[in-house]
Amino acid sequence: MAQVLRAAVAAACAGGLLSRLQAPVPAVRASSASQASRGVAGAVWALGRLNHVAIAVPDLEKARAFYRDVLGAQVSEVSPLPEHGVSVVFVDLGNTKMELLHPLGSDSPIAGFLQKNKAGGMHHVCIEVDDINAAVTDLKEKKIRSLSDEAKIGAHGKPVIFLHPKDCGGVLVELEQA
Ligand SMILES: C[C@@H](C(=O)O)C(=O)SCCNC(=O)CCNC(=O)[C@H](O)C(C)(C)COP(=O)(O)OP(=O)(O)OC[C@H]1O[C@@H](n2cnc3c(N)ncnc32)[C@H](O)[C@@H]1OP(=O)(O)O
Repeated sequence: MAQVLRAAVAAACAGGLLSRLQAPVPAVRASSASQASRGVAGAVWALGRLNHVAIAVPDLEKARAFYRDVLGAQVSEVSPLPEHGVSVVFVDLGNTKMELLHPLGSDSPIAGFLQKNKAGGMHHVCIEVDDINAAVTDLKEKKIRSLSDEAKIGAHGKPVIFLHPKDCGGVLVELEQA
């Protein structure tokens, strides 16, 4: 896919088509895919789709009711995930999801965030990757800190790992095995 995009962009650039059409989206996509595929030796991986955007909320039932009753979205039941220290509700948006997060237990990783942001707010983005182990190995080499030694099973039953927000432009990034 990345090769096809790169070839299309190269052909368009050669003919001056890209600048005439002012179509930056394919160029950006090709650039991020090719960056990922240039990982260290043995660590070839690529980003996939946006899986979800997570919002930390002080009142999970109230937030769930807002998305369901006011915005008319399809929402899941509340799922407690004790191994992650959160309860979650997924809001289905068709092309992606929102994940409403509320602390669970006395040692929740989102407790500090909600103390600082009492009304709640955007907590992390989750992007799929085609090979999470290759991604983790490659990112370690690039000095991007992971927040656990290895991937854990996330809300969708697939391996996930979080990257430190200070190494990702101030955004907490979750990678999920596609
Ligand atoms: C179920 C699963 C799934 O979807 O599959 C989930 O969602 S689990 C979702 C919950 N699990 C996780 O979030 C796991 C990964 N998260 C963590 O390990 C933690 O939340 C940290 C990201 C390390 C933050 O922990 P904590 O707030 O206790 O530490 P801290 O106050 O020292 O924060 C260190 C610095 O990072 C900033 N910081 C903290 N949380 C942030 C966030 N969500 N986005 C951007 N920056 C953030 C703080 O403001 C602070 O910056 P300053 O130093 O400038 O003030």
